[in-house]
Amino acid sequence: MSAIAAYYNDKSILITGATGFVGKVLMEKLFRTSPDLKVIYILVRPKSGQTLKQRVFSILNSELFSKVREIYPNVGEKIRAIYADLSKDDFGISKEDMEELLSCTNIIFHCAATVRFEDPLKYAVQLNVVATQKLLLMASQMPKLEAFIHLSTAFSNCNLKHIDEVVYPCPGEPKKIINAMEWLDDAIIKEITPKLIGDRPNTYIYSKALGETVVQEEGGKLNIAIVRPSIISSTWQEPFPGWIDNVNGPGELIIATGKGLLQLLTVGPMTVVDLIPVDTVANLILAAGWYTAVHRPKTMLIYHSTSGQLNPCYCKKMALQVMATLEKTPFEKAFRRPCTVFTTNTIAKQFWKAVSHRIPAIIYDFYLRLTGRKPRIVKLMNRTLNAFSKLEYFISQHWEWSINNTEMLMSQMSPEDQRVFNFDVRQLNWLQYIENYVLGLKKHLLKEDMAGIPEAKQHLRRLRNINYIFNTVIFLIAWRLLIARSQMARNVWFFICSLYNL
Ligand SMILES: CCCCCCCCCCCCCCCCCCCCCCCC(=O)SCCNC(=O)CCNC(=O)[C@H](O)C(C)(C)COP(=O)(O)OP(=O)(O)OC[C@H]1O[C@@H](n2cnc3c(N)ncnc32)[C@H](O)[C@@H]1OP(=O)(O)O
Ligand SMILES: NC(=O)C1=CN([C@@H]2O[C@H](COP(=O)(O)OP(=O)(O)OC[C@H]3O[C@@H](n4cnc5c(N)ncnc54)[C@H](OP(=O)(O)O)[C@@H]3O)[C@@H](O)[C@H]2O)C=CC1
Repeated sequence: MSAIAAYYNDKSILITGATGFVGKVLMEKLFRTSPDLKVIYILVRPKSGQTLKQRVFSILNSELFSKVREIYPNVGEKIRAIYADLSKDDFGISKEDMEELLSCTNIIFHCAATVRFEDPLKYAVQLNVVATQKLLLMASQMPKLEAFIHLSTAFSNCNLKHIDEVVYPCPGEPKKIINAMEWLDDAIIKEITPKLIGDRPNTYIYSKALGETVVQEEGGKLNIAIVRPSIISSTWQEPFPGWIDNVNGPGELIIATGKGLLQLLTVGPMTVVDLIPVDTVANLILAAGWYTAVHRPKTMLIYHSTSGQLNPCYCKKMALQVMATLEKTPFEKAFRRPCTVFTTNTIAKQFWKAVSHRIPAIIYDFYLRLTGRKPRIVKLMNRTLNAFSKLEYFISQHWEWSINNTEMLMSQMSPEDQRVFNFDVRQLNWLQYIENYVLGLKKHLLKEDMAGIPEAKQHLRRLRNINYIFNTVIFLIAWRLLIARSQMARNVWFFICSLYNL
């Protein structure tokens, strides 16, 4: 049997961010591989009108948990959802719940965070730094705690080109920053944010870097490890290929491409996009939890969960595979036919943004207005281009992450553990993976039925014909204007006509 799976049996595990992308996959894997675990405590807040119970119910009844439900129909009995809002003092956890957590927890997986790039700094610090600090304090009062695994991001030090498995100094001491966020006025914080974050691209990355410093400085005698994933994407293998339920990261760009909103990719041919499948991240987190608890390394280890060093995914190759998959299985109700221009030239980029993005959106909204419908494409286009400009940073540069600890961890695992908790990305076939990723976005996120593919293809054919007609009309108008104004154009026209005896 797998030693890692056996380790988690009979354990009480606390997960923050269990309702998020990574948290759900982590929980699913734990239930599938260690069905005899004692309990999983999850810190949840009510959201979108759903109570805690309803949120847990919808997760357990989702497709992601279909395998778990088969082997373990009463899985709900092993989840203890505890009300907690990590942005509040004491997280708002009741006294009884806190006592139970403190006395029973064996392992903590801290996945919760705000992952929006440009949240106000005060909120990003509150959630990604202060909440981490409070959780560490809670952890220090847990007599049975064996390991604390903190989820950070491989980009927390993206101001460097080569990133080692260490916590780097961050501009601003966390304590001072936390203090300043408490008493400074929101308007002043907004003004000084660019100065504070320095050469990090946004408040998210900066707050995650500060969070790491807090973990290092305030972890005390706890057994801690930090896992730093790069760009987390859909599942590779488990529980099935292509599962994804959010638009973060590349998902949004792929959807925008499939819907014909985005027709531009500003990358060089050899740019590497450091994707890492979410099930691989979950496996590494669980393996790190086991190693930290059982082997108790003397220093806090940092594990990079990245792909670029071992099996790089080239952006252009990926984009072509996205297009090939969209050709076979198009998304429904596209605004335009999917197509992409690759350019790294700034002027060309602006030109294509105007000509093949903004102008068609304005024309389409005009048409919607004329036909008595609500215009919406310009708004959608602006949102897409805005998101694209924020994500572009992460595909326009190259980073190298050391993976010594990750490789060491793999070498410490038995062949059975390496199979069950596989995070060896060398085995990953990117073309197959990207195809599943696109299909997963269509199925699980857009909720589009495969039966709708013929209609979607028909729709794209109509768009192609409209495009031909539109281009022909524009060409004829331009040509007519040219002939009216230029003798040379008239001569060329007569010459062509004489060739064809017109
Ligand atoms: C042949 C060629 C083929 C071409 C094919 C091309 C295919 C594409 C291939 C692409 C390959 C390259 C992919 C590379 C992608 C790089 C990804 C980089 C990811 C970096 C990872 C860094 C490490 C991390 O830890 S990140 C953690 C993950 N976090 C995120 O990804 C967050 C990203 N999103 C945001 O921060 C924000 O949403 C932002 C900045 C994009 C926009 O913020 P803003 O405040 O302006 O708007 P919002 O209030 O957030 O939203 C307004 C509106 O939009 C809805 N919405 C929110 N988020 C998204 C989203 N991600 N996508 C779509 N829509 C979104 C939101 O609900 C709001 O809707 P309303 O209706 O207005 O309420
Ligand atoms: N996605 C990615 O590409 C990457 C993510 N990471 C890191 O991985 C971790 C998980 O990210 P991911 O799963 O993608 O993020 P999600 O946004 O999907 O999940 C975030 C989780 O945090 C919870 N949370 C946020 N605010 C609060 C709050 N105030 N109180 C209680 N819970 C809260 C959310 O709960 P709720 O459902 O209630 O909102 C949700 O469960 C993060 O630490 C992130 O920094 C690192 C690298 C890349």
